[in-house]
Amino acid sequence: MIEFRNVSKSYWTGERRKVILDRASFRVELGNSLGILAPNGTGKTTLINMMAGLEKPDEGDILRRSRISFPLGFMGGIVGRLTAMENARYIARLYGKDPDYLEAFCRWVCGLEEYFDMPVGTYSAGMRARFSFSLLLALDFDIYLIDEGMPATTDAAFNKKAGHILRERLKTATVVIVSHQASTLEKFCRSAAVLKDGQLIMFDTLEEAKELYDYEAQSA
Ligand SMILES: Nc1ncnc2c1ncn2[C@@H]1O[C@H](COP(=O)(O)OP(=O)(O)OP(=O)(O)O)[C@@H](O)[C@H]1O
Repeated sequence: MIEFRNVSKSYWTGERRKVILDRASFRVELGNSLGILAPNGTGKTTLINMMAGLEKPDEGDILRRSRISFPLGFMGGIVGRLTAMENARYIARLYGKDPDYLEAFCRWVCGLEEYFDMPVGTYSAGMRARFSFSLLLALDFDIYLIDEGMPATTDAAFNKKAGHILRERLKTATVVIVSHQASTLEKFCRSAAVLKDGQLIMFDTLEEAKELYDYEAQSA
């Protein structure tokens, strides 16, 4: 479970205050995968980073009572001068996992072949995305956090393999996805929310959330 209690977050742009959340309260329950719809630049990444504990709220409390993933695509903690093999084994130790298992799993999922034994700092954006996704899948979480703005990979074979593993995982785990378009959420989420005027407005179905989101887009 993730609970936001009266959480406020804003940034000073130099000219005005950009409000992301304004005393917002909501919960993400285990077993209820949630899609959050918000236009570009309104705070999707900030929201997912706060759920992950990477960013602090200005005010209010964020309670985390489950194993919550880092956001998909997050590369913090991965050391560029180390190989994927070395990074995978190091991260296994941080999470109390068997390094042999983590290395073998990531090696198989990301399919980087000999590049797996080269420094991650030399990888292309797509290769880094594959490695980061494989790490996320190798670790067990109750709630997976996905930001549509993550670095994506266009490798079809990888996307098929990783997508299949993620769907299997989500039979027992929960996902939170932030996106600016409903079609991204349809595959994984039933309930949805819209980020609007500093509040997260929750709906039981994606259809209902889409209605408000589309209405707002038309009247904008
Ligand atoms: N550290 C920061 N300092 C100042 N402003 C910031 C900071 N981080 C984000 N912002 C601003 O807050 C707003 C929301 O940023 P955020 O990246 O969370 O939005 P987003 O919805 O994920 O955007 P996109 O869809 O373009 O990825 C933007 O206007 C951004 O410029």
